[in-house]
This record gives sequence, C-alpha cells and structure tokens, in this order.
Amino acid sequence: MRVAERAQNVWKPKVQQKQNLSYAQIVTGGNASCSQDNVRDSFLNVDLEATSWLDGCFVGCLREVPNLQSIKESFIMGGFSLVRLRYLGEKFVLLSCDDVGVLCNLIEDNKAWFDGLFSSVFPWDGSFTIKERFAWVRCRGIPLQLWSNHCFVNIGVVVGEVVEIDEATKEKERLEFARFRVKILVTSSVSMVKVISINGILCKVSFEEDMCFSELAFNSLVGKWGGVDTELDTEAGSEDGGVGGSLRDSVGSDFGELHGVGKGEEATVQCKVTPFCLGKEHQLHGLTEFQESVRAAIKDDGPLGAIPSHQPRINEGLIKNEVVVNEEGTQASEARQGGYDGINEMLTAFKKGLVEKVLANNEVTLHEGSPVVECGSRGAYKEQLSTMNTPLVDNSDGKALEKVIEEASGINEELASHLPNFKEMITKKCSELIVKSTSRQQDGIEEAFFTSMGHEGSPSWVANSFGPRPSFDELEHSGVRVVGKDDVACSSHIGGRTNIALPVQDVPPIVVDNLILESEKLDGIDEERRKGTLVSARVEQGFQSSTVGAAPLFDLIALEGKGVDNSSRMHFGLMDYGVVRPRDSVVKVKDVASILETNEDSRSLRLASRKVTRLEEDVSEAAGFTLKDSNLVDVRVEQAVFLVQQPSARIDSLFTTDSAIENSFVILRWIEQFRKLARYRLQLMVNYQRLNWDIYNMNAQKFFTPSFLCAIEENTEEGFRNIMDEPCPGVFTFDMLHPQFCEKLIREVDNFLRWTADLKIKIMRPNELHEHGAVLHDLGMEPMLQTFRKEYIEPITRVFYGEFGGSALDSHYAFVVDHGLARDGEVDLHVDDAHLALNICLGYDFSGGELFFRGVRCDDHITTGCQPEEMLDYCHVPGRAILHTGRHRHGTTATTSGRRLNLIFWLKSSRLAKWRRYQNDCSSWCAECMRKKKDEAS
Ligand SMILES: O=C(O)CCC(=O)C(=O)O
Ligand SMILES: [Fe+2]
Repeated sequence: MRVAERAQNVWKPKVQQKQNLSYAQIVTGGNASCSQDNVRDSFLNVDLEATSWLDGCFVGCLREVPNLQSIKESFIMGGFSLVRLRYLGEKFVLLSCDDVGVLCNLIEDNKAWFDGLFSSVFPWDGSFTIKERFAWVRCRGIPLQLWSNHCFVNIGVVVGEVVEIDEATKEKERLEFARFRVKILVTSSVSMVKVISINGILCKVSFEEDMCFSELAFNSLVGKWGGVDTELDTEAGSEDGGVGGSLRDSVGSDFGELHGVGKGEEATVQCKVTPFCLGKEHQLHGLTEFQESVRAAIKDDGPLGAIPSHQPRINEGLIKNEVVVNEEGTQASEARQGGYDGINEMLTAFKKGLVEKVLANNEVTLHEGSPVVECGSRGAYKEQLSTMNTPLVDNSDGKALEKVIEEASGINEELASHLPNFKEMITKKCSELIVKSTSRQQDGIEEAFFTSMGHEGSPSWVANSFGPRPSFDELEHSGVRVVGKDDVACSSHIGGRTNIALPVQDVPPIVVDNLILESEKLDGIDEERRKGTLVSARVEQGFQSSTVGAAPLFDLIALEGKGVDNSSRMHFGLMDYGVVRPRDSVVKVKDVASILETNEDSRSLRLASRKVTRLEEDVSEAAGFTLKDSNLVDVRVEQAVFLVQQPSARIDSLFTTDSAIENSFVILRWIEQFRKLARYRLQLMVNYQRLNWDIYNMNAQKFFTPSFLCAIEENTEEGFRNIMDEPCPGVFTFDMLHPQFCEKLIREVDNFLRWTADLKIKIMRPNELHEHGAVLHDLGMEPMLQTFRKEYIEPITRVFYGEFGGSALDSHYAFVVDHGLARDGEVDLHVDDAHLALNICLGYDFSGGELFFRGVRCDDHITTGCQPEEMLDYCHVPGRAILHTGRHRHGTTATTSGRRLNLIFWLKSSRLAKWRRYQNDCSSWCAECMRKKKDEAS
C-alpha cells in the first residue's frame, strides 16, 4: 500500500505544530504572506479542536478548473459515492471516507480512474495551504455591442485571471450580466465598480461575486423537478401475473410515483436546464434529440398509453458505472443512426455495451446493476463442480467463479424447492435422453438434442425436441428476421443443418429454456419444429450446438469447450433480440466472437477478453472436420456460462408482449425514463449534503441488535426462530435495528426532507399510498442497502420464503414512511408490489399505526372475505421488524398521536416473477385458491 505508507510518513500531529502559529498563519494555514495588512497586528489564542476528522483524508488536485458538481457526479457514477468531496479552493478538493483507511485503498486500487480526474492525490497534512481560489463573477455594465469572449477576458483582468466563461454568457442567452470565472488570491474580493474604456467607449462596470456554484446549479433544478408534470412519468403497472395488482389497481410502480403524473400521459421532457447545471451540455443535447425521436415515433404509431404495463425496474445500481454503460451503448447507436428508428440495432448496441463492459479485461462484475452472471450447469450440478477444475472465468483469483457458483446455486435451490425430487428427475431424464440420443445417433440421424426445464423455470420437464426445426431460410421466408445469419449458417454447417445432433454420452442437461416460436407466418410449420430451445451442456464426447431458439430468460450464452482430440473446439452463442415474436431471439455468433478468445495451447475457448476473435476460423475448422469425416466432431464442452441481463433492469420483461412495435415503444420509453430517473437521482445525490456519513456504509455492529447479529452469524432456521415470533403463518417479527441507527436514519431522512422542502424540490415519495417519506436511493444509500439486503435480509428469506422467491431475491426498493398527524395517516388494505416486504419501525413515540393483515390472496381473490384465523393486528415497536409476503393483504390504522417512521424494503426475485408469469396455479399460496382446490378434490 504505497499510498498508505505515504500517508503514515507524512502524517504529523497538527495540534502541536499549530500551537505556536500566529493568527495570520492560522487563518492562512501557516502561510501569512498573503494575508491582509491589518491582520498582522492581531494576535489571538484559540483552543484548537482535535484534528482527527482529518485522519485519512486526501487532497486531490483537479486536472481541470473545478466544477464540483460534475466531479461529484463522476464519483457517484464511478461507484464512489462513499467518498466525500469538499472543495478547498484553487484546484484542490478534500477527499474523505467515513471509514478511515478505506480511501487510501480505494485510491490505490483505482489509480487510473483517479488519474483521470486529478493531476495528483496526496494525503492531507498540516503544511497544506491554499493561496488562490476561483470565483464566479457577475459583471454588469458592458454595452451589448462589446459583448465577446475576448472582451470578457480583458475586462476580467481587473479582478483576476479569467479561466472560464459561463455558457449562457458565451451563447448570449442571458444579457443582464456577463458571468465568468476568475482566479484570485484566496483573500481577495471581487466586488468593485470601475470605469473602463473599452475601444474608446467609457463604461462603468460593476463586479460582484456570484453565488456558490452548486447552490445556483441546484436552484436551477428546482423548477425542473418541481415541474413534475413533465418529469418522469411513471405508470403504475403491476407485474404481469406476478406481484403487482392490488386492491387499488396497484400500490405503485416499480420505482414509485411522482406526483401529478397521470397514467398514459405523454412523456414530454423539458431540457431547458441551464447549461451549467450539469456541465455536460452534450449529454443534454443527446437527450433532447433522443426524446424528439421518441416523440416522433409515438406520434406516428399510437399513444403511449397503449404500452403494456411492464414497468422497467429502475435498478438500484443505477447510478453507478452501469448507467454509463447503458448510456454509452445507446448513445453509440444514436450516433450511428442519427436517431432511434432502428430499434434492434439500438438494442444490440445497448446490450453489447453492457456485456462488453462486464467482460472487459476478464472482469466479471457481479454487483447490482451489471449483468448477472450465472452458471446453469454448475448451479444445477453443484456437486460435480468440485470435480471440475477448469476455471469458468479466467479471472486471476478465481473469486468470480466462486461467486458465480454461489449465486447460481441460490437460484437453482429455488427451483429445486419446487421439485422435491429435483435430482432424481434430472438423473432419470438424463439417462432417457442418453439412450434416445445414442440410438438416434446410431441411426445416423443428425438431429438436435434438446432438453428443457420447461417454460421459464417452471418445475416440469417438458418433452424434448428431437425434430429438426425450421432452417434459417425457412424462418426468413416466414418473416422472421435472422440476425447474423451467415455466421450462424456457418455453425449450423457443422451438423449439416440448423440444429445439430449430439451424440451424448454423459449429458447433465443444463437446461435453459424452451419456447415455441410463434408468428402468424410460421403457422404452416408444425409446432414441434417451432420449438426453440437454448441448450447448453457439458458433453464428454460429441459437440454442442447452439440453436436458433429463443430464450427470453437469457441474453447471452457462451459455451466453452475444447476438442478432446485437440482438434476442434466449440463456442457459442449470443442471444440477441430478433423479431420472430417479440420475445424470440436469434443467435448471433459474431458477437460471441468478440467475447471469446482462443487459447492456442489448450485449444480451449475461454470467456472474456476482446483481444482475439477467431471464432469463425474455429467454426470453419470444426465444420471442415465434420464434413470430411462425415462424422461428429469430438468436442468436449466443458462449461456453460450464461450472462443474463441484470434482472432488476428487467429488459427481459419488455419482451413478453405480443407486438414488436409495442415493445419498441416500451424500450424507448424505458430508456427515456431510465435516463430521467438517473438524472433526477444523480442531481439529488450530488447536491444533498449528508448529515450522518456513517450510516451510508454498512457497519453491522452499529446497525443491528446483538441478538439479530447472533442469529445471522449462526444462520440456521433454529437460530432465526429463536429470535422470532410467527404471529400468524408466514408473518415473522423480530428485533433487528439498533436504537442509535434508527435515530440516525430518522435524522438523516429528516435532513433530506428539510433540504428538499427548503429548495421546493418535489421528490418521489415511496408509493401511491404515501405523500410523505422518502426513497432511500435518492439520498445515495444504495451501496449500503445492497449489503443490507444481501447479508442481513436474504439469509432469513432463504430459510422462510423459498417459495416466494426468498432464495433468489435480486432487487429491492427501500423507503421510509412517515406517519403522524400532519403526515400520512391510515394505509388502506393493499398488497405490495413486491414478493416479500420487510417493515422495520424506526420510532418515535406514537399511538395508533397498527399494521393489520387479512390473508394471502392472488389477484382473482383480492377482494374476497377473510377468515378469522387469517386476521392479525400488529403494533409496531421501534427497532422491531415484521416480514411478510407481498401478497399478504395488509394496511395500517392512522397514527393518532406522535410520529411513526418505518423503514420498508420491498423485495423481489426476477426468477419468481418470470415463473409466476407462466403459472396460472396460485393454489400453493393463495388461501382462496387453496380452499377451492381442496373443495374440488373432495
Ligand atoms: O406504514 C406501514 O407500516 C406500512 C406501509 C405499507 O404497507 C406500504 O408502504 O406498503
Ligand atoms: Fe404495504
């Protein structure tokens, strides 16, 4: 840790050092020379405070004239929202982290990133001084005929050196005064009035210092976010057949509601943000153009209101690198096409950007917001994993692999939990398949081997498709657009047709998905042949094919393999969104080429790296081999990796509607909203001054009660049950939050609410049922909340809510509700837009506000009556959590005195959402359906 060492070496106790300094030296940080004359005569003794708050702080010298706004944005976008930035003057910024020592590592580990912003970063020490500062100056009295940048620079010299001219001044948008930035001595003032002769014209010119940049910038946003009618329209949409729909249509959209935004209103976007507010005009321009094209597209083809209700989840990891990825992706395609008319191209770019980002430099990022990497085969066959030693992902420490496996097994556990005989079924199915496929092979028939888990992970094995499916030509003839056909044709050549037979000896069927391609134009083709399956397998002998199937579940599949005989290898295949039916996909091999690398030595294809793209050669080679020997190539497909679109981004959900054109709108609108929300959040995060930095970083000892931490540590059902009550089936209560954390969180939320109220910023409220409270992402708490969910909620939901997605949670929406007399009152009976909900009371003293439960119901039975045994009335206790399913009908009575604040997590599993979408049977959880089923049986 070079930086750490440096920090230690230069660190000197500042208290002693400063004690003998003069006042002038103190106020100037030891540098008295630039102080004003009269100061020199004053001598003061002041009691110095401990300087521990400066421990571990660094000073960064910016490369460019400081624009704190955009620097803060960069930090948030770069995923460093825990770094606190305070402007010091000149080009210097004080960098600190709540955890002393963290910053040092962070700088060391992200040197290149910091280098991009700072010319130097060094540990703060007492000898650091600032001599100069930058000041924005308003200059009045310059005759309009003299307005020019050249003139401003010359006039500015009167007060200092002009380093920047405000955009509105440059563009002559605002003529009341000219505004520019000057460099002056730290103690100088710019206020003055001078008579100046400019080109012979005598002018009386005044100079005054402008308001602090960030205040001004943010004020300019007040109108923007205050005028919510035009901002961020969110359609309250319930998830398709999933959670969603409630007693009142829906409790809220995935990312909450903004006030004043009507359903189906056209999204108009005012981009009249003063140019300086983001310091990134080009982005704003991009946005406007983009929105223009959205509007144009909408105008021609129908109202936005017709767009189906799939509400994209605006993901919690939004304001992180991933936004950049997404924006880059879309912007790149924008640049190429000069608009957004080519939806598919746009999507491809969009997704490619995402994928490439993840795969760049062999890096597999697993944090929220990036594509989730899971491993189908390895997840399903965890035990076999230990016997496989080839690394799945070529990352140097192998940690990514471990994590991949861990995550995938979570997912498969969920599936397994629906299938008591999961393993046996797999084994049985496998042996059947082996027999069948072997016999077919013996017949010399080259046919596809398919196996499937059924629709989107539903717990039934469906028939395997052995029939040949339509060729690309056939598909195209039927109106199916096949992207990258030539490339794929090349691969299909191997087996002589689109789908290749596999001589399977030992095939753990790694099941991905099965889907029937649907399109009017395909009607003449029988169903068996329209089955699209994305298959991946670990095949000891024989080779693996990718298919023209569709897999809404997965965006990308890459198989890696090597020739057993060292002669060939396989690869495969990016799922791209084609236009068969909106949800169909086509294989686009070319893209895979960009993410696969050939390793000459082992002749294996490995994931990642953009360096070498030799896929086509490999394919030809393999094909040649096959044809020549009219035999199947011996290929050992060792591993399969599925890269799935980050579930909470839920692009996938956009592809489940019936019309491609509708989808196009959904996508456009999604991106538009995504950007708007990103911008909204970014502005809040950049400008909001945190009160308690320490609650933005997980500190378990300080956040949770000891009893809760013990149970988490123990991580057993028994351990959890020891701290829990289950007042009615499926509802658990337990002490969770430390009183001090509750207090701090309340004060933080209050501080945020006060700030937004002072600036008249209309913020998003938690959901339709609340007019008060706040969404915690908006404060910048997301990194902490992620850890909160993953490490302190999921261990419990995994044990108690397997069938409700509890073992595969992948997104959350966290907010604080605020109830009391002048605040929110009662909450009507509703179900949450979530699979599970965790509700923790933070305080204070209050009466009323009881939470009542009235049984678990599906949409069809949402208004049915309630049996006595289903009724539960619960009184909130500060620090105590109550955990229930989203479909558990509940509401609260009014808080009649005092104030009640609760922290609520809405938790979702994208797996469960997909599964439920295909499942009509609610009898495993809806009490009414259960009753019905029982009655029918008896
Ligand atoms: O106020 C509460 O405790 C519950 C609020 C609630 O159920 C919700 O926001 O979904
Ligand atoms: Fe609720």
